[in-house]
Amino acid sequence: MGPKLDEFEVQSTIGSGAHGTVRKVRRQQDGQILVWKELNYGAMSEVEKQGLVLEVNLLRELHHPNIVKFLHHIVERRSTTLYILMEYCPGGDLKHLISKCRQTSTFLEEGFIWRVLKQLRGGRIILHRDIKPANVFLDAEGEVKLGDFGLARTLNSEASFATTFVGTPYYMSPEVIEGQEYNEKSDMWSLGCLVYELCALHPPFQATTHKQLAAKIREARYERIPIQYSSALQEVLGLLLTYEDFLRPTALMVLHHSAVVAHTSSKN
Ligand SMILES: CNC(=O)c1c(C)[nH]c(/C=C2\C(=O)Nc3ccc(Cl)cc32)c1C
Repeated sequence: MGPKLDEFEVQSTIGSGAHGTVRKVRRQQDGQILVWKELNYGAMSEVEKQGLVLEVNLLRELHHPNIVKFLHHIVERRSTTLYILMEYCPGGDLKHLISKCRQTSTFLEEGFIWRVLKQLRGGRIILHRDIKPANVFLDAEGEVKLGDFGLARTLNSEASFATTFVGTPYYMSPEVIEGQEYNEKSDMWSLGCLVYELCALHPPFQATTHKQLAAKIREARYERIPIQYSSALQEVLGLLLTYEDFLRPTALMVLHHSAVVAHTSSKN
């Protein structure tokens, strides 16, 4: 028998976005701190609801040290709300970390950036499709965790169309812009954009309109990362931000790249 809503006490709202609200909650039985993500399925068709059930079942089976742990789900039919209970990551998300660096004019340690690159290296069991700083979290040990898996696909329905395509697609890969199928190498491009932004504190491709952004991504030309970062890091970024998806490295190639091996320890 799964947990009930009244076994939890909401402590605060820690995030809200296109795909629902994230709240920090305390399990009253043992005081454990978790988060739950609230998704309203009221406007979904039966097919979309079945898709959501499949995605939740997939999340339940997804066990990886660098993916936020899915713990339980609770359905509240009265308010047509699905609650997804997941592990709490006290380090917060990389979006807030980057904005804090910008506000204090500080840069992130290169060693931390190599660890993010190694721990995330995309292209895993399933495609994430939405690798961005707001979807990457740090746990109590500073381990990197990818969150918000997959549900984006189900929520790409008309019911939530208006809320799905929010924000500027800074990390969209050239092949996706050209209307080709999203694939593992598209995640590797997004990973390159994320690592670049950790270095430069802004994305590699920026523009004021989607049209101009698409043109810059198609050009695939970007400034070198700040000079205090090594040429080895710049070189790995160059591989990830390669225009042709078939020329980009796979996740495994990144993991075994000599620079990644040299700059990270076997533990992380
Ligand atoms: C400023 N950010 C925060 O305070 C923050 C903290 C401490 N944790 C989070 C978010 C999550 C968190 O702690 N665990 C999560 C699991 C899945 C998802 Cl989609 C989000 C989270 C956030 C946004």
